[in-house]
Amino acid sequence: MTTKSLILDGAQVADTIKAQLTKRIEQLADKGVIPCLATVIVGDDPASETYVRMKGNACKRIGIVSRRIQLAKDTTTTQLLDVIQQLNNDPLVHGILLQHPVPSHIDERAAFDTISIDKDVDGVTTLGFAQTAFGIGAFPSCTPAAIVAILDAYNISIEGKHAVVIGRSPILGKPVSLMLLNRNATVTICHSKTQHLDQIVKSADIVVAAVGRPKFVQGDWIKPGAVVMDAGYNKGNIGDVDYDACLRHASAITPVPAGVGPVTIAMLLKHTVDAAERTRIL
Ligand SMILES: NC(=O)C1=CN([C@@H]2O[C@H](COP(=O)(O)OP(=O)(O)OC[C@H]3O[C@@H](n4cnc5c(N)ncnc54)[C@H](OP(=O)(O)O)[C@@H]3O)[C@@H](O)[C@H]2O)C=CC1
Ligand SMILES: Nc1nc(=O)c2c([nH]1)NC[C@@H]1CN(c3ccc(C(=O)N[C@@H](CCC(=O)O)C(=O)O)cc3)C=[N+]21
Repeated sequence: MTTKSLILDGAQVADTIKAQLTKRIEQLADKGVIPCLATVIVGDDPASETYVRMKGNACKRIGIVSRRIQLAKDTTTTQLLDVIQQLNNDPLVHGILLQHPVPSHIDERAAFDTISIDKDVDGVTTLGFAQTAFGIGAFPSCTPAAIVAILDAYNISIEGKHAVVIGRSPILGKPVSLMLLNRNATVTICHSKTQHLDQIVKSADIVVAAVGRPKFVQGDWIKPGAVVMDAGYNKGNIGDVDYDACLRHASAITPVPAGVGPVTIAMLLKHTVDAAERTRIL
């Protein structure tokens, strides 16, 4: 069956979010505050380099200061925690993003949890995650927030829908599942031990692919009319969804590139501006 499907334009959603930030950044400037995002990157993984550069450029274009802290790949957990603590104590820094993944000898959870909750613009701390789970406070992780923002931008209703999330990572699969649950979806979370994945996905009204495997989600897994959100970002700019095949069944789908990715960055900028507005005592 072939249905005409809507391409969810993440670049456009990102532009709308960023346009709304420009005014707020000007108002902060009038008060002498320039929002500042510190990005910490450990090691020299070329993919991480690219993401961090894209984030830095996006900040610059909109008037957010981006401070990049590059640490050697043999940095110890203690050294990393010290760097994060210094950023916590720096009043000029409003948001801290520790680029995932860090080298395996580092205790990533300890590093994430050192980030002050007020500066946790990527929802990576245990407390930030718990707040996301409860649907209160703080900043949810940027990619989950982006997925929900795209659905909202296109008025795609979440309530009562069966959302199937493939992936349960701490900054993507798990938080997006909880956010969809908080929006009254019925949520099924799948992972590498899930059986009959194709059949479960076939029952989804909304599919979120967060697997980290190129073209993993097959066209014939998609129920006609389902909405497909592809969070994947694999080498060569390839999503976790077999786009051409899924396009034939879905009512709406995010492409890669120009789908979830640009909105993730827009959410990061938004959270940084939110944090800058909150920390200022007027
Ligand atoms: N656009 C953006 O802003 C972002 C994109 N990404 C992209 O999203 C994708 C996922 O990232 P991330 O969550 O960090 O990845 P992780 O590798 O941390 O998690 C992958 C998840 O997929 C599950 N999985 C792996 N293989 C299978 C399988 N065969 N069947 C079912 N489930 C499976 C794993 O299950 P298990 O838990 O059992 O191991 C795990 O829960 C990647 O492509 C990444 O590049 C990530 C962050 C931001
Ligand atoms: N703590 C943490 N938070 C993250 O959010 C995080 C992370 N670690 N580690 C790595 C992944 C990856 N990620 C992307 C963000 C934007 C694009 C993006 O903008 N992509 C463009 C492509 C731009 C291009 O390559 O030309 C697009 O999809 O159109 C992609 C990937 C965030 N991540």
